[in-house]
Amino acid sequence: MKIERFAEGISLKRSVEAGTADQRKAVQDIIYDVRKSGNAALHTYTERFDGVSPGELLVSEQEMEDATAALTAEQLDIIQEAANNIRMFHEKQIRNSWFTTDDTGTMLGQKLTPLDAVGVYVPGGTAAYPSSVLMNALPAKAAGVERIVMVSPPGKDGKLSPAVLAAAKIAGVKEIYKVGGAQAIAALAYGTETIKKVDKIVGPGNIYVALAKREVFGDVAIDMIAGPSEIAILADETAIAAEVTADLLSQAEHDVRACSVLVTTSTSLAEEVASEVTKQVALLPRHDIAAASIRDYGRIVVCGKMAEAVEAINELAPEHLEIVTKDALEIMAKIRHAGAIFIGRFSSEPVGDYFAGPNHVLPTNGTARFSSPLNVDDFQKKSSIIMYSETAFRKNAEKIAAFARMEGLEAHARAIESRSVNESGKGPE
Ligand SMILES: NC(=O)c1ccc[n+]([C@@H]2O[C@H](COP(=O)([O-])OP(=O)(O)OC[C@H]3O[C@@H](n4cnc5c(N)ncnc54)[C@H](O)[C@@H]3O)[C@@H](O)[C@H]2O)c1
Ligand SMILES: N[C@H](CO)Cc1c[nH]c[nH+]1
Repeated sequence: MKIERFAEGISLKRSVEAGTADQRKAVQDIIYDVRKSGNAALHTYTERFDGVSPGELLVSEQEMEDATAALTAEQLDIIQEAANNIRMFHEKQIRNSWFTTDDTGTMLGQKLTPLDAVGVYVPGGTAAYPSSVLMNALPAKAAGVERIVMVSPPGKDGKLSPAVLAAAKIAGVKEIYKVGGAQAIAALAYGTETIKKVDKIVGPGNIYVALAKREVFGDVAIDMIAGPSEIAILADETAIAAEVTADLLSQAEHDVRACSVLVTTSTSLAEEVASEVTKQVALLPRHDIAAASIRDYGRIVVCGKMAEAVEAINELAPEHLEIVTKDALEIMAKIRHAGAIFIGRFSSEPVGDYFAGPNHVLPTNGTARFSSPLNVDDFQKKSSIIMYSETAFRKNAEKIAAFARMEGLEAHARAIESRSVNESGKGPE
């Protein structure tokens, strides 16, 4: 990994652009085909990209049972314990409808309603993600969503991984289809003969999934663009190079387009991490992916002062940020843009990927500037409630009608005055 010095004007912005023109075109074509040909297109693209024919798209009850039976009791317990932590964290986020009244008897408020149908994307191209099943489905359950539809690409055996299906069972997801990529997003957005369309699509995925979500946005809601994973580590001389390196590689192994960045005030840490990366990456089973990610998107940036390091992180707006420094809490207070912030040596990023409870579906590619982690609010919508009392109405009718006339909207004014005329004789002229 190359070591750079922080300097005025250095750009730390993520260098992976939001898809190439070719990728965007490929995704548009896939979506068009699925809208036109439904299930047939899902089969064609699954054969092309996943190299397998899934047969029935819907996962059967037998497949669910076989999946649970394929895991050890210990594995099932781990998924269950993670699910408990994730459920607890998200249940704290549940909001209720609220109403307020004043002394005229007017009532105002917000009525919260869970979405009727939500599609959750669980990635599955190069790895299986039972943790993403829990992270997507449990907040939807907490919000009260009735229909949760899960999609994920089948493996080479034409099936979903047992751990993914076991996690779905633990999370209470029953409608699951073996289809992934842009074709799955199109099916969720527009429906096919087998898959009924949903109202919102959530969940992470690779660049094709992220581009497809962006493409269908407007016809359905989406949560955010949660694309290839990212980690930034803000460290000083107190950090241990081997640990920092391992954490950088934990995200690099996700995807050749994943991004790992060390921002440090310590030149010696930077040098140690640079040589440690070379050693550790060679020993990883997913060496090819991690090495390509580090080569193309890995960076080590040395800053003269902690204030510069904080500035660099805020510019990067990373999906994950680890702070491994003295006075880490004080530094955390200065961070404005990051999807999830892991504080201290024992908050290694995978603690959050699997177990702690906060959601691992997080904004990437700088979108942490304006997006939040997936949460219960993503699965509820609000209706405003307005119940004006007669007293409040009569007190304000003239002002409301006058406001309408400022906009030149006479019918609005007359709607108000149609009530006033009966009681007070102040109707339209
Ligand atoms: N941000 C988050 O919260 C988060 C969480 C977990 C995983 N991730 C990311 O999810 C991604 C998982 O990626 P993955 O590839 O393993 O699984 P995936 O399920 O996202 O993508 C696999 C699908 O991509 C499609 N595809 C592959 N090559 C294609 C091509 N040339 N043209 C069109 N479509 C193509 C195929 O349909 C395939 O089924 C990684 O980028 C990982 O970093 C992000
Ligand atoms: N790091 C991913 C979010 O970018 C989430 C994940 C799932 N499994 C392992 N990691």
